[in-house]
Amino acid sequence: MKLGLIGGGNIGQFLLQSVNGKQMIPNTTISGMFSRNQKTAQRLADVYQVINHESIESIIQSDVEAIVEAATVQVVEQSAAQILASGKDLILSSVGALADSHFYNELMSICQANGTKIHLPSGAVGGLDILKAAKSNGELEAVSITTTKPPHALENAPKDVRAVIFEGSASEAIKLYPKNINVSIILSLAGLGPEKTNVKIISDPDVKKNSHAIDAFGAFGRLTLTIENDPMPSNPKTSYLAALSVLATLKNKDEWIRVG
Ligand SMILES: NC(=O)C1=CN([C@@H]2O[C@H](COP(=O)(O)OP(=O)(O)OC[C@H]3O[C@@H](n4cnc5c(N)ncnc54)[C@H](O)[C@@H]3O)[C@@H](O)[C@H]2O)C=CC1
Ligand SMILES: O=C([O-])CC(=O)C(=O)O
Repeated sequence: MKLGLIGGGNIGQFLLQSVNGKQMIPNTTISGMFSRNQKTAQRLADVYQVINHESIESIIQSDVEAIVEAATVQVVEQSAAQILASGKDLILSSVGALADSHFYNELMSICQANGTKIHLPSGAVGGLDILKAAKSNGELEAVSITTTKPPHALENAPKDVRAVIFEGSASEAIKLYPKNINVSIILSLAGLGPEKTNVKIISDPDVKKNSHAIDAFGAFGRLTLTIENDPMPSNPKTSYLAALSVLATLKNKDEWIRVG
């Protein structure tokens, strides 16, 4: 399968290295890419033998079957509809774009009309299987996430003191921190939705890892899950697990036997 890639940052470079460099997915290559910084994109395209496109429209017109987004929430807002309408599936890293229910429903209608699919990797968290099962008959009651990161991995965080920099709904959190709290939206989509998922973001100068503590309860019982993620060396905002989860989604995209 030929894939297109949008974004040549952390996750994008990890995918180029894994899929093209190490050939980790049989019969699959990233054959075209587009990124905002054309100089970096051309360098990556040369290293990994990928066509460097000068626009998203140009990738859409190419022969790739699916497009992996590893850019920004804004890129998803601007281009997802066009990609899906062109008959290509979409794998999203910036899942925060789907917090807006109107946009979510619009994309779903486009998928239905064109036979296309959106794949949402679990990103830097887990437990989505539990939330989905717990809400399957409407008996999931509450979901919350507390994210703790070092100040340099957050926007506008105090440098020297531990501080709660946000407390509120996932829907508000992603508007204020679109590069930091996509995890709250994937949890929302698996569970109770962005308005009813509670988020706390803590900036802590004494931590080195990005941790996410998830708490949920309902008729099933109680879920408490804490993950301590190693950050990506080139972008501390992003956890390594987020990149791994996109790779796993690509590996499992058309699996015959599905786990979870
Ligand atoms: N779902 C999850 O759990 C997680 C999601 N993310 C999200 O995944 C996305 C990618 O993350 P990283 O690779 O770490 O980010 P990054 O900042 O390292 O790379 C982003 C890339 O997108 C490119 N870009 C920016 N604007 C663009 C535009 N308008 N058109 C084309 N390319 C553009 C940049 O030049 C850069 O190459 C981000 O939105 C991030 O917030 C990150 C971590 C966890
Ligand atoms: O990578 C992480 O730990 C979480 C993150 O940045 C996001 O959800 O946007």
